[in-house]
Amino acid sequence: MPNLTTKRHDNDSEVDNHESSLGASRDLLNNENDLDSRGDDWDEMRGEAKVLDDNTMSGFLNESETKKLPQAIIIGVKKGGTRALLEFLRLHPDIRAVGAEPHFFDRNYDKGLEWYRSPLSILLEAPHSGEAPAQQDTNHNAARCHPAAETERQADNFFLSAALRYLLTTAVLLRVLLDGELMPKSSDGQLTMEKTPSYYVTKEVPARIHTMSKDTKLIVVVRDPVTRAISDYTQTRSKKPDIPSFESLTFKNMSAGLIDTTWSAVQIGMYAKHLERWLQHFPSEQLLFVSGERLISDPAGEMARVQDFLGLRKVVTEKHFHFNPAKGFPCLKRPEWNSKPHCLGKTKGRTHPNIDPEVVQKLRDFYKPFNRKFYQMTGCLRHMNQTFVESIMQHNYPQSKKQFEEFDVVFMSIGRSKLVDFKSPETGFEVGKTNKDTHYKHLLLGRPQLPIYSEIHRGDWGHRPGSDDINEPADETQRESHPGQHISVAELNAGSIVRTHHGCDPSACDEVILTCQDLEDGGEEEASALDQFEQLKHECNEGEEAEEQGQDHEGLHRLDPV
Ligand SMILES: Nc1ncnc2c1ncn2[C@@H]1O[C@H](COP(=O)(O)OS(=O)(=O)O)[C@@H](OP(=O)(O)O)[C@H]1O
Repeated sequence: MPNLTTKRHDNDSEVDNHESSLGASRDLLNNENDLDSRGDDWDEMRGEAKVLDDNTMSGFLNESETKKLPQAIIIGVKKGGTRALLEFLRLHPDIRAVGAEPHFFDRNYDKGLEWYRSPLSILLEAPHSGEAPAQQDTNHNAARCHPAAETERQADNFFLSAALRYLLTTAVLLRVLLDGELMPKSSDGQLTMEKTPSYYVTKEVPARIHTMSKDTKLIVVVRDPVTRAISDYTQTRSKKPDIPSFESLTFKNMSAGLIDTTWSAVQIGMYAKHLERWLQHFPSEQLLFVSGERLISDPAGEMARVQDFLGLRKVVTEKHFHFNPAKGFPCLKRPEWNSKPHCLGKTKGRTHPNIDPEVVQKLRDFYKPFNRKFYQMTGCLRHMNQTFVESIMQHNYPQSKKQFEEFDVVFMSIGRSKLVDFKSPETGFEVGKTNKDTHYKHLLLGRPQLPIYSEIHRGDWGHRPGSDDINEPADETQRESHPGQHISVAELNAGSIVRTHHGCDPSACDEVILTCQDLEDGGEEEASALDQFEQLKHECNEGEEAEEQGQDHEGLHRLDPV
């Protein structure tokens, strides 16, 4: 049920976390704004109305619901498209999401989980005892609660005390509402969610979320890191027009071409580095990577993946999206309301400045190994050349070394094949053959330094553990109990990472990340998920001037080296 507020909530990551992001950060240019996080509503294009926020107010309307800690969190990345994703998700009846960015795990952790779940309950309980509420040992809460308790103890006049308490309660209630620090109420079948993009790069956060619940589902919206960095910079510049140029901030030493990896705009895009920390605490299955590009080009497709990951019915579909050419982005429809589409506000989809192409190229080169590592870790092949992907899907493999060299990633599917014709890493490329054509399905090998992705089917031929003969088939029992055995074969031979959707013996393949779908089971979906990075439509939308709407932000932090 829509509420009747015109509340502005979160200014999505307009402010970086300059304390906790990857250790203490140093401000480059006096980032005075750490107030954070009020942000976009879905503005109607002509700005005459706001989309109303069901989630926050409904927390006060339905007594049968309870406040829960989030079971799923959008943890990043800043400027990836996190607001769009959250707003898309909020269309789902089984999702209750905090509109604002709570920044609990990076900035407010010392306030305790109960504050995170329900700051209001703490407030209402505290004054009676005159003690600080459980886990409320911070200055922040002391400032909120102790004066009230003090006042109550000292007041002779009951009414004065009650009035003060009422006023304080109301003030904090308002504050909580405005800050958006309130977990929405949800019923049993509903998922509680929040998004705070700085979590992804804040080193303490994975362990903290794990402590809250090891089952938390984590969603990361990733975007081409160069575009992301420019977006980050654009946001900062919209508030501080006098900041140095993107080009000069990018380099530690411009003439030497040395990229400054302590600049947060650069560092956040080193996705693999940050991911390593998350994988120390969570299995990869609990992380979903959403493509920021596809969230724009195919929001319904990306939402299908997200709903699937969250175990939700596919409620949010094509009919909820309408591409707005003026905005350059998909906007949101509520078909059941027959409403006009609503778009994100003006802080989303700013016009990016033109950046020296040489600098852009240097950054692209800089990110290449990080991207590659990231793809290896996630098993997501979005940067693959689409033609190549299609050719794989049709089993028309590249036939020459030259063709292979054009690709960053080689897909290898062992299927019923064996790796019998692998040549030495130096000789490079061979389209695999097998000594038993009947078993040959498809096999590609690439340069050993390339990540090689593989679909490996339990029950196929593979390496018998302990044997050097890769042609020796594993027997049924071994196949079942050692599903990772094929992986070690591939690694042995190609020195590469492979992936599988099946289980995996961690001792045999500790580098293997199990995330993606089976090509054969979900061929089409997988193929469409393998898009090359797309140029964002809005970047071509030259006519639009970025407008600053008085929102806080920064983005010029220097972060500790990773
Ligand atoms: N539907 C829709 N409408 C508007 N904008 C969209 C949409 N989908 C994705 N995006 C992209 O989201 C980018 C902002 O990312 P975030 O929401 O993660 O930013 S923030 O970190 O919360 O500040 C924002 O980046 P910029 O274009 O650089 O402003 C958009 O490109």
